Amino acid sequence: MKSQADLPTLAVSGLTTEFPVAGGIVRPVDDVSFEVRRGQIMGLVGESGSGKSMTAWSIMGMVDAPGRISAGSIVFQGGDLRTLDERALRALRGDRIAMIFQDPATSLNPVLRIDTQMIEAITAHRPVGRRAAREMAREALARVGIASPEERLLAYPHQFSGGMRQRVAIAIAMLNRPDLIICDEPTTALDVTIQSQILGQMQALCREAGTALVWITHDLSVVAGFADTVAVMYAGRIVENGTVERVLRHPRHPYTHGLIASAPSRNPRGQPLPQIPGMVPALSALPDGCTFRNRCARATEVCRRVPPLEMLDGRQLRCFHPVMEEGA
Ligand SMILES: Nc1ncnc2c1ncn2[C@@H]1O[C@H](COP(=O)(O)OP(=O)(O)OP(=O)(O)O)[C@@H](O)[C@H]1O
Repeated sequence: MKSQADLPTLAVSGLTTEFPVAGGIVRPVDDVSFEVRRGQIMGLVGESGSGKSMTAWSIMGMVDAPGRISAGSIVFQGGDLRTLDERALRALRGDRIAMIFQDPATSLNPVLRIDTQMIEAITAHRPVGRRAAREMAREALARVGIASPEERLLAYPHQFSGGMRQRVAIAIAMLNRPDLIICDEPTTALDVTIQSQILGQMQALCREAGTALVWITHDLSVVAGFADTVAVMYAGRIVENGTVERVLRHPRHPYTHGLIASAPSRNPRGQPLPQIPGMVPALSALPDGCTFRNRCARATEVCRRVPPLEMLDGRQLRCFHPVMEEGA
């Protein structure tokens, strides 16, 4: 029998989220499965529109109607989040599960001072006095590189720059040493030095506190330097998933291969990737079968069927024609 310690912190299986659109439905998240374990960092990568954010919102139970999760399970520490009511979910969010959004305004209350928000976030979940909570808040701001944290605690969110607000949001997410943090491109607005400082902080938190981290990004260089595993997403589906070492050194999916060859960190967002012809198609205009097939030089008739996510060469892969050349 498996003990609690052997269980992944988060096991997502067959997750599918759909939205009604004129003439049918679209699935921004389509049969997505992955696991993240204690202390592990998973990078979730893909071009803009591939469904990374929607995967995060789905896990957090924050898909707005008329969107809905139509299939799958989201097992957090052994229990399926889909079976919890809104109240139970809310209790987990902000305590054992934290999310850092692309837009820090989503996480911060504009009418409350930073100290009020941080002290509340601490005292709501543990028996700590206000004075001790304030000291923890001050330390948390200092850890994300905010100068004069004592003074900054007295400020309101609008008195910070966008990048500073993002750092405050990250500090708040880390306050209660949660079991799971999902970050949606939180550092793209920050300069490179601050970004690597924050990445280092988050990595240390994961290792020390056993926090599992899902890091959503379009930047493969961040994943390469910082994550343990990487799941590559394309048009709602995970196409390749394994250790950073295997997937980034020896990509087997033609999409991963193209993504690495075109070094997206050097390309502006939303621009076509030089190594991959075309752009991610609109969800309402996806080809049937493998959704990458009309951009893929290796596609054949068989790709009109949906490739299953199967183990190949030590990683999960969804492709009928993997790139197998060594050193590729
Ligand atoms: N309310 C909605 N109705 C229909 N489709 C939607 C809705 N919200 C999002 N989508 C679609 O879901 C897809 C996935 O979007 P998502 O924001 O998850 O992608 P992403 O990979 O996070 O991109 P980015 O890096 O730009 O944030 C997009 O094609 C988007 O148009």
